[in-house]
Amino acid sequence: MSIATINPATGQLLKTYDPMSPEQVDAAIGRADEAFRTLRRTTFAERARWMNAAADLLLRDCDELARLMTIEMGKTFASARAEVAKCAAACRFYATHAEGFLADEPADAKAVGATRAFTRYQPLGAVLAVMPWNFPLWQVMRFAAPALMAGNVGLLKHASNVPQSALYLGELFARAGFPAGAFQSLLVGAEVVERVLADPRVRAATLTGSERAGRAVARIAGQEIKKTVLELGGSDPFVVMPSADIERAAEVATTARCQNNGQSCIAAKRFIVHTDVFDVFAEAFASRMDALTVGDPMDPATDIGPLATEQGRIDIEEQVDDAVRKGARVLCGGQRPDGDGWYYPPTVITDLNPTMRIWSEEVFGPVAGLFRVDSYEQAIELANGTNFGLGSNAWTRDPAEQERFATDLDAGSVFINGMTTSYPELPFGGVKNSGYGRELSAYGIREFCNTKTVWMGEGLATGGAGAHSE
Ligand SMILES: O=CCCC(=O)O
Repeated sequence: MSIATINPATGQLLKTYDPMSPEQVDAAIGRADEAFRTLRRTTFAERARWMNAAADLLLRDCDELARLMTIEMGKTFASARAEVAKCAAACRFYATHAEGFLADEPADAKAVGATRAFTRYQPLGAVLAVMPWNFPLWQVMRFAAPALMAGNVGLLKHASNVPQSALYLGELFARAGFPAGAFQSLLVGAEVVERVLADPRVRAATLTGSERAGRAVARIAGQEIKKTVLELGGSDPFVVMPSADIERAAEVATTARCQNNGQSCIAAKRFIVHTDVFDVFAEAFASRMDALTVGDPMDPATDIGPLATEQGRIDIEEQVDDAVRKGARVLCGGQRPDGDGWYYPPTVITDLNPTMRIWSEEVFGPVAGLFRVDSYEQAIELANGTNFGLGSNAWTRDPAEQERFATDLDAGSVFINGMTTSYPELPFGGVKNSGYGRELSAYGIREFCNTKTVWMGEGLATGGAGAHSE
């Protein structure tokens, strides 16, 4: 795909970019390496000041930036503004907490025959971030804020359909005061990733994206013996049990499936409902989905804008058509509208079986698969019967059942009676083919650190374990 902004609401090509030359990429890696030498010697207080300045800039640029995201990938302007605010909050979170998360951790010195022993977290260097278009700012920020606060530097290979968002991010941190080169955007195609990752000045990689892209990056990184964090797809279950507040569950189900025009890795995608409440939930859910307003993402009255790419709409259309051909029943939606733009209506589809693609594939659009089960055991079997394991959701007012779901759902997160969401305060990531490693919280900032063991014997200088600058 060429590097270009195409407005998904109209299909109109707005701007194209030439990819960077190999020499330009090499120079960018050189600048990153140089910036790392400076940044790793700065104090947490200096980095925190710059990170807070980045948050201020984001909020100052909020409307312009939100408009850019809407034009590049079709999310509603309101949700784009919320994304900017979430990014600013993440910057402030790591500005406040990085030093504590990375403080030296004293160990039992006596037990290991030392006079002093502790763990010290130190930055690794330049990290390549391969990021997707669905949250053009947030996906990048949840890597960049902890990475820079730890003293690492970043090279961003963003999705080819959000180049203007990428360019904004490539300038943000230098504008905020970080050393030039500490965070740069590489406008390149996917074929350049291998060369960047093979460069000895690049120490690790993080990728959010498809399973296919994750496998490719993990393969190269494995060859190069470089650390990776992978956050790949999801087909999150949303289980509704008889004791649940059905109205509330149906309301959250609608938001959970349709957030970001249905294009979120942690969107609820498979709605697994106990037979005792199936009909009442199905009715409440389908009527809410049907009532959503699809249209111009800049219009405040719009709930759902277009899908980000033409291919994205073709993909979900094919998944729905395949299921219908094999006997599935559409409760609402299911047909693309006429006219410009890559719109697809909120759709609920049931009577599914394992021969249908929708049964096992991730559906990256506002299409909900509805499944009927007879028991808790069946619900768990179906919920876990996927290669994915990112988020999960269960609705029940039975405390014993809540505990069981928390243990039995095979996923990186379990949300009971509330919507699966990412928070800077909580670790985020998956199991199985949804990836490995964690972003956010203390776990996220430590992923790209050398967890160094320090053992000291005789001749100990005075002073204990504590804060350090890298
Ligand atoms: O697409 C996955 C990320 C979703 C989120 O962090 O809210």
